[in-house]
Amino acid sequence: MKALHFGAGNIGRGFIGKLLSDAGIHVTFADVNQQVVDAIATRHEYPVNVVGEYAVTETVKNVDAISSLSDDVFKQIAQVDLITTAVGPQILARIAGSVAQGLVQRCNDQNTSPLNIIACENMVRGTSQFKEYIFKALPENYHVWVNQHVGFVDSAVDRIVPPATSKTGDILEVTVETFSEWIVDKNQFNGPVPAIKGMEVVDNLMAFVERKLFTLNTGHAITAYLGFYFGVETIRDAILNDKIRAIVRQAMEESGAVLIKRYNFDAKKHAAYIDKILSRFENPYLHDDTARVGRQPIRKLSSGDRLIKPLLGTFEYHTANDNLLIGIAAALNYRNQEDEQAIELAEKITKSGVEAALCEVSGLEASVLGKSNPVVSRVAQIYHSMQNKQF
Ligand SMILES: NC(=O)C1=CN([C@@H]2O[C@H](COP(=O)(O)OP(=O)(O)OC[C@H]3O[C@@H](n4cnc5c(N)ncnc54)[C@H](O)[C@@H]3O)[C@@H](O)[C@H]2O)C=CC1
Ligand SMILES: O=P(O)(O)OC[C@H]1O[C@](O)(CO)[C@@H](O)[C@@H]1O
Repeated sequence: MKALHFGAGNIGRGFIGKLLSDAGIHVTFADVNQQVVDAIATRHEYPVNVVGEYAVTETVKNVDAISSLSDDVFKQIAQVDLITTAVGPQILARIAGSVAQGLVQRCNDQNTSPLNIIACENMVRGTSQFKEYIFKALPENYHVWVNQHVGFVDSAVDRIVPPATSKTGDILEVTVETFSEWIVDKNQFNGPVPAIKGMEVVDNLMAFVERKLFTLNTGHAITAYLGFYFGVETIRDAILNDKIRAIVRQAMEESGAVLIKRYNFDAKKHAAYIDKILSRFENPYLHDDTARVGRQPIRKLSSGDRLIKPLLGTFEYHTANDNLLIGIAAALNYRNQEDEQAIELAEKITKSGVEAALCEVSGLEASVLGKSNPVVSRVAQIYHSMQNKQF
């Protein structure tokens, strides 16, 4: 079996590419980073340090790489059995045109063997979104053929892989935690579901996507933003701060109360899931900057993402949300001159005020029944106390 994987970054090399290669699938990476492409194409292998409960360095072998900007991509798409991505949500639209062109070539070559495409991004139904971008770029006379021969499979990906500096200066070396979870939607495959060790197949994907995004990512983001407020550089140091930890735990519990009601999760198992996540944030072998985890705060404050979506759930089920509101205020208080969205958010707040900025980025209503939205006012109050260093 052959796979083409877009994005030879941390998750690409450290998780999805490794897992596919370990399963005996020949993986070709496609990336814009020519240095990384050249290194993989020359060596055909790279080291992965797995650190946590145990530590071991494994070598991923028999891999190849091409530039995602070259025509080689179309040839690959015409031939492979699986296409995966880990490029970041904002890049999917950019690579959709190449994928569409590759599918045109596959159809013209009359390759009718099943192909499946799986976007492995921190998104709710990221592959379905990717499919929309691809279909926009695909000539209409190919739509039926692609729908018939290509599966667009949504997934949830969970493994913490921060950028790590290699002691030997190896640009391909990657350091990952021992935990990993890749869950895919059984009902969306074209042809038989490939048996890949480490790829879990479920028929209720949304429950798993929301469980991961609105627990791990919710807690992670709040840890990052409170870490910034308290002047702490790493996720580990932030989660070891008692005040931050208590807020993060309770925010995950508030989000969890919604998930338990929505998906009928077992409350005890969900509490254990939260405990496990807190211990993963503490991993002493990973150096994970709060700036990486808090990156792009406007995306993270959008209506379907890890902070606002759980809050909307607490409205739906009339459950507590005090700590989620602290997390949202901390996101608004986040400042980073190297993060374009952090700069843009701060500018919005300066220009229109924090309430208006929050409503604009999150879609929350500014007023309810003719009065200021109390939730927005409460977030603004916490935000101002943070700005005055009095939180
Ligand atoms: N790092 C992590 O712990 C986790 C990340 N994710 C998600 O995985 C995705 C990737 O994240 P990371 O691996 O951390 O990012 P990364 O920045 O390490 O890797 C992204 C890769 O995509 C490449 N890329 C950018 N534009 C491209 C293009 N047009 N064509 C081909 N390649 C292109 C970059 O050169 C880079 O190698 C994101 O959606 C992230 O939310 C999900 C779970 C864990
Ligand atoms: O990659 P994003 O969506 O910016 O968010 C960072 C998040 O992704 C992860 O890297 C992996 O889930 C988490 O560590 C973190 O919560």
